[in-house]
Amino acid sequence: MHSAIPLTEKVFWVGVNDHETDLFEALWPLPYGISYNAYLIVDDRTVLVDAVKGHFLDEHVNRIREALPAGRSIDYLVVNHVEPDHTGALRILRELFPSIRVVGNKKTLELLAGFYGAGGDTHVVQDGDVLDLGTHRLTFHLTPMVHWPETMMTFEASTGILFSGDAFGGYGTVDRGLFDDEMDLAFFESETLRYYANIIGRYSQMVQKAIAKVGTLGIKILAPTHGAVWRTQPRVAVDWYDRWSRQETKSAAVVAYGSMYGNTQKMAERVARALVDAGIRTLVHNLSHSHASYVLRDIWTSRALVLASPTYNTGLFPTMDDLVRLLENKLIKDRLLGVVGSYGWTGGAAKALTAFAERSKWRIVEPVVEVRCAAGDQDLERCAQLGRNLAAAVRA
Ligand SMILES: Cc1cc2nc3c(=O)[nH]c(=O)nc-3n(C[C@H](O)[C@H](O)[C@H](O)COP(=O)(O)O)c2cc1C
Repeated sequence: MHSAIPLTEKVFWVGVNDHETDLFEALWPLPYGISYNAYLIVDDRTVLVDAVKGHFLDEHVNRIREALPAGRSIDYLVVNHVEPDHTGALRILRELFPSIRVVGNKKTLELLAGFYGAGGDTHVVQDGDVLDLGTHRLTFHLTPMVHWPETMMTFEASTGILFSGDAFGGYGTVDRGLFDDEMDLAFFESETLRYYANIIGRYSQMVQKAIAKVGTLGIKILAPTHGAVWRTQPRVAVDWYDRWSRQETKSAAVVAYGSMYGNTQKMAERVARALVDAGIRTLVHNLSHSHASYVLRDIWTSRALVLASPTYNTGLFPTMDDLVRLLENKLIKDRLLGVVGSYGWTGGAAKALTAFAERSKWRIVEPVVEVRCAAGDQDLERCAQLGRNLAAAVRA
């Protein structure tokens, strides 16, 4: 039940699986749970690399105790990322293992003092610093804003393990298999992309910098703080993150709509049908049913997006308003946008969507279709034309 899992003879996974939290960061659904990965290196000095959320301390400590040789304690805790899902256990860990010295950069230690109070032994590292443990040798690589200012990665030279923090991580517990060769990778790619789009995507430029920095280290095992440990094909995870952080898109479309009484829905469906007829893989989301987490995932890799909204109290329908804010917040770039709006008297939705496209420097594909009350045949034909034009633009 509480088994530590060996990555190598002397390096163990001592993380936990969280099937209890419904919403990660109190925002993003976790239907398949999430893992908080932590690792124990046993050498002349013992090192815990990252910890777990406070609620799971018992399970975490049981695994640590199982992997620690008799009579040994933890000498160092390397904190690659301060976010509380990896440090919530810190205060009690310090009490249980009083010999712990917390290893982090200047910003790490400032944030830890802010969240958990000052105190305890610390060891400050700078970019490129080395910590010798005996056989194992840790090098610290600062990778700021992947995804907080203090984030860093730790490379162990003798095993080629990169402890990468949140980078290369994904949703989904690892009781379905910890290693990439034990997993259903199609399922895991989808949940990793959703994690990327929800959590890391805003920092894509910094991900590119981090990949340039650690990509040449000769990674043999990729050990992030969430999701699979990549021991067979670490390159696959790096390639995923590389493509997603370059915002590489496929010839695909997402149609996202809000609709109270079905009028906007009918128009959105007509655009979607025309896209499909033109051979474009198209995913449709009713924003009253699909959580934005999944909509963002699908938009992240699609070249075209259709946003369809009724006018609601002079502006966008609230779920569409939320989505548009998220798209801006996540700094999603360079998409083709189709705009569909409906209204009863003075309108406003189509104008708000057009303004969003201008702010984001996205290209609007004509026609913008805005209809009063129910769409007639001519209106629906314009929706179909929008779908065909988008398909042509996707292919161009
Ligand atoms: C709560 C509510 C608020 C609305 N506010 C506006 C408005 O401010 N301006 C406007 O032109 N139409 C407004 N409408 C009318 C809708 O935009 C119009 O009925 C639209 O066709 C609804 O699309 P749907 O059937 O897809 O929900 C409102 C409708 C509702 C129910």
